[in-house]
Amino acid sequence: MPDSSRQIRTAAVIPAAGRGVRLGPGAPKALRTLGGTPMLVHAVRAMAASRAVSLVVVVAPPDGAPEVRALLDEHSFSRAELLVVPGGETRQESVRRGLDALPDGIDVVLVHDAARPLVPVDTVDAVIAAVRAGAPAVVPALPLADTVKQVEPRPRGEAEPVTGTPERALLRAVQTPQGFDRETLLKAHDTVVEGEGATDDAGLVERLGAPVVVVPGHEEAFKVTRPLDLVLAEAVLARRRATDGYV
Ligand SMILES: Nc1ccn([C@@H]2O[C@H](COP(=O)(O)OP(=O)(O)OP(=O)(O)O)[C@@H](O)[C@H]2O)c(=O)n1
Ligand SMILES: C[C@](O)(CO)[C@H](O)COP(=O)(O)O
Repeated sequence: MPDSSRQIRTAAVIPAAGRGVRLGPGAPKALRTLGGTPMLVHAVRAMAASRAVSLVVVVAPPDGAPEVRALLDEHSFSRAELLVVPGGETRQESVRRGLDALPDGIDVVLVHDAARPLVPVDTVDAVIAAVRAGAPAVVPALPLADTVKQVEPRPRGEAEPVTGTPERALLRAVQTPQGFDRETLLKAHDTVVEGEGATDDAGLVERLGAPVVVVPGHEEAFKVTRPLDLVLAEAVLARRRATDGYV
């Protein structure tokens, strides 16, 4: 019989090993600053802000783990314990390395992009609550504002023929943190081969045939991908600092 008195423990894995090519030249994206503080520090704070998160595993650029550890040691993150491990060539590989570092006793795993530094704690908690309620995989997502076209890809600069218009009401733009029952996520990473087109962890779980559910995301959980995203992130942060006492 399962021991219902046992505490469910939640860890967050933060892949932060990407270069940030689309953001332009500079330091690895996670280490670039937002309001004077590295994006990664904001992302770790966002996870540690949830009372449910007891461990944060940061996946650093492959040759930068000691520097990232030193950087994080300069900041405080409430109660959460911190681990830093080196990442890999792809996001999937980096997440895998984070999962490998999880200790026994963790039942729920969040995977959160360092590139989404401003996700509100309510969104984090909603994802955790849905996993704890029994969903093996949970993604926060928003309806789309733009109409989406499917095209036949052509080389850059050439007009691309439209092959369809998916029904927008059925589409969602997916964010992080994505939350998982630990065993389900490990099985997905063990089973799905890199390069099979999954651009997020929930996509790996879908390939297992396991159910994935969506909960409401948040506009401020957007990903800093291109230079304009950084302008928006600075504005959101400045507003929070002025109104909420955010650091
Ligand atoms: N080898 C990689 C590639 C990406 N990531 C992480 O995955 C998250 C989402 O990726 P994305 O925004 O695409 O970041 P980059 O890969 O850095 O961006 P780009 O594709 O523009 O280089 C980021 O926090 C990034 O650091 C990672 O840990 N390891
Ligand atoms: C995981 C993700 O942020 C969900 O939207 C996204 O799929 C990452 O994609 P990227 O191409 O690595 O930015």
